[in-house]
Amino acid sequence: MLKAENLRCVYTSGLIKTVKKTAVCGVDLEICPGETVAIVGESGCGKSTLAKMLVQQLAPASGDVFFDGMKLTGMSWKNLRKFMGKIQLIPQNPDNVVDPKWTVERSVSEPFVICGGFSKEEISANVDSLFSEVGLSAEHKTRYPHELSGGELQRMVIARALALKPELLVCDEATSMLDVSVQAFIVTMLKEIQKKRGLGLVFITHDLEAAKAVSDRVLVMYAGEIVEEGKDVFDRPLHPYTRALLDAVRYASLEVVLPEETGALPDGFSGCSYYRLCRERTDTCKEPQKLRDVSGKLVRCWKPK
Ligand SMILES: Nc1ncnc2c1ncn2[C@@H]1O[C@H](COP(=O)(O)OP(=O)(O)OP(=O)(O)O)[C@@H](O)[C@H]1O
Repeated sequence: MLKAENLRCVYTSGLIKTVKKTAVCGVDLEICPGETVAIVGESGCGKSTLAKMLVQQLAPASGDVFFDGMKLTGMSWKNLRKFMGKIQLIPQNPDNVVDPKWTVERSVSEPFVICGGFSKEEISANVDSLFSEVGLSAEHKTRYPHELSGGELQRMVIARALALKPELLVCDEATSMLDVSVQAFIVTMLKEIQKKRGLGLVFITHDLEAAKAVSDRVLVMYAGEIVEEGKDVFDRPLHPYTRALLDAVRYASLEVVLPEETGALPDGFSGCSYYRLCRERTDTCKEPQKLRDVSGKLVRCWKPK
């Protein structure tokens, strides 16, 4: 359904002295209909940047995104609009997608209005149906975003995202701002909606337990690259970074290793992105590492354990 090839994003910041930051580097990805793919990795590794490129909110520096075989990257806005209802982003912060001056009903109606071709009665019936799907009641309709709880607000965002019958939802830390019980409720609700509608789901999270519980496949990102990908990544981690990430959660043991302690990387270093922090590094790790198939999993390490 959704396919990304060799995606790369480079941010440029600074006015006088510009600084370039490669946030995502050479990511290949494929999501099948009805599949849930979790993307995990530490803060700043490029998960949100990847999500934005998948939903066409951000143009990649290079690489392409395809939906049902159609290349979305480089497509004119007029043509792209036809696909935009099919891929929806649920962001971490609902405030980024809701207008504080609009009632909940108006916000959820908006996609139908923009899309056009719906009568007032049809929009009203569709909104009612979406409200019941996400567990909001009629009393929420006339409220404003600030009159909703965090969980209700996120349900409103999900209702809006479901309006135009998407085939893929990209959830970028969609529950991380909520308390634990509400997180569980929203995740369960998303899984039920996914099952009912046959949606593909990209689930970006810091919560490894949630990733394991909901996903069919997990992608581990580090420094803009996918370093490991597979079905049983958490039970049988092969990449040193995946093991460090799991240990950090299990034993709260993420060691703080200062870059100066590990030695600076030589200019133009093109070896393993985890080289500086990896306790198992050897000289071979200074060479570029490709994703390799190791007993059904993909690992970006020449000596996976
Ligand atoms: N607009 C921007 N301009 C410059 N650099 C950016 C910009 N947006 C993100 N970055 C940088 O790109 C890198 C990846 O950021 P991104 O938000 O994708 O990470 P993330 O894995 O989603 O992090 P988190 O889990 O904390 O949300 C970070 O180093 C970040 O500082």
